Amino acid sequence: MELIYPAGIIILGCVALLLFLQWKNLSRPPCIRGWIPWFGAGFEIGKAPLEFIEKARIKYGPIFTVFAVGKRMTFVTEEEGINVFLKSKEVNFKLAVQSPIYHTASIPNNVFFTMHEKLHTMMKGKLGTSNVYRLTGQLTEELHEQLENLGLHGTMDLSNLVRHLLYPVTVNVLFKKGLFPTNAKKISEFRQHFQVYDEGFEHGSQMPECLLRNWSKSKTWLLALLEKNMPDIKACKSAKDHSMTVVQAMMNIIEMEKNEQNQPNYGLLLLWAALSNAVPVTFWTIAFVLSHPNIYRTIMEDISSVFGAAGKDKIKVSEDDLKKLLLIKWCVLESIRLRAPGIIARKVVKPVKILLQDQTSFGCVTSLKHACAKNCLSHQDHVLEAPLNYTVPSGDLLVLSPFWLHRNAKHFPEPESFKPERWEKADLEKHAFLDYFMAFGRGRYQCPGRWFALLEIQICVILIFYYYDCSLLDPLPKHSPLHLVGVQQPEGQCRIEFKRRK
Ligand code: HEM
Repeated sequence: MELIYPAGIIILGCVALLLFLQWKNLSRPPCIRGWIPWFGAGFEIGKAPLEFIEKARIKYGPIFTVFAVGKRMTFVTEEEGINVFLKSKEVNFKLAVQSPIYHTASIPNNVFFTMHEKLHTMMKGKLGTSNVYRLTGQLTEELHEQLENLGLHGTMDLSNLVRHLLYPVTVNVLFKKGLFPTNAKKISEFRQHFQVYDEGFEHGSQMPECLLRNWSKSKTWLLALLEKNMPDIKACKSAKDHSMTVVQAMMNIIEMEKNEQNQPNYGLLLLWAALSNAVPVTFWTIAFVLSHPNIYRTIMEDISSVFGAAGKDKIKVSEDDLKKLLLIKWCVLESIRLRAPGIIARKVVKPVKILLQDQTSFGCVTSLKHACAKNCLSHQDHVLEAPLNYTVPSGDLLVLSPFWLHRNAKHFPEPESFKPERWEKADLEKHAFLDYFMAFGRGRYQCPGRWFALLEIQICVILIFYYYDCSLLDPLPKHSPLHLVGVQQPEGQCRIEFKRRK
């Protein structure tokens, strides 16, 4: 009898503990964890990450957790979760990006945390809407220089054509005029190393460098190049008004904080941020326009009405001209919408509750309907039977996919179609995008380079179409399914033929 009594208490205690753990787990979003310890769903997600996310949403509902390579990522896909992502004080941008930044640019955590606010504020100011248009003249000049090298007639892979133009233009405008090499061998070396670094960035942000030999070599090469050129970058201020480029201002701040040894690392980070998205977006804009002959025709009419007969003169593009060429801006934004980054992330620092109201629908809004657990055959929505009240634990990464959000027909009707006219509803005069457009992130830490990117891409597209009669020699490629970080890359090549207009 004396033995049975304490044993009963222990059993009751265990049951209570089990019930508590089960209750705790019930309030957590469903979790996909695979069967390999630590690696979790790493293999499944690695094969085609974008598709994996959408299939999981259809199967598990609007909030779900994926456990992979030792990390828990909780995806939010509907308003309630998105609001928490954008507004909650319990989710943190810096804690989410600090580890990828350490892996890709070797910036120590303490340096990153001291420098981040100051550098972000400086960039927001220098590249914000009231200052960025000062760069219009220089961007046009630099693009002219690169276009002159193209000759009268040619055929090229469109991605390579865009790289040929934007690598030197971006480096010379953001870092220092004349910094980009002009010698063919050095250009080819730079392009090769930057491409390896860019293509491996996603893996590099998560895996130990020793497992990525080629990527590590290219990273070291780029860091050495930036280190060698640092005195030159810092010395040269604009002869005209002693103004500093963004990178010069950045290096000044880093020096004031006595972190000079990390200047090349920040140079590398900015180089990647400035090129990795702008190059594919320019590719997609040109490719989408050329595969929509009506849009191409209207754009050419607009260009002629602003600058006169296309191809005749060396033109200067002004802020006023850009306002008149609204369709080109819409095409750039529509291309960004369709090829938006796979994910953006925040770290949960205190558990956050997400309440999904009943009757919230989640459905097969995409071409992945075959993945639906309820075997639905149409694009009808499913309806949740009861309200869902989830708690996302601290330590999780809260993840939002701009790519899939932009494919939700509730927010973007006919989401898969290239429809630049949908941007008519955006108040671009007031620098506002469409609701639920998240390609640049949103909130306090959205992309500080977004106005520069839009300006550079618009001018690039205007000048290419003004000087050259263009056509695609290959069908519009699909986007690669492999990218979660940054905008989507084309799969395979797509050649363009260009003839100088007379
Ligand atoms: C179409 C082109 C671009 C796209 C789609 C894009 C997108 C993004 C996104 C999604 C983020 C993260 C925002 C978040 O998590 O909320 C970001 C951050 C950032 N972007 Fe961009 N970006 C583009 C071009 C540029 C350019 C041209 C520059 C530089 C001139 C730039 C500099 C940065 C920097 C420095 C950050 C990090 C901000 C921070 O740490 O506070 N981006 N960008």
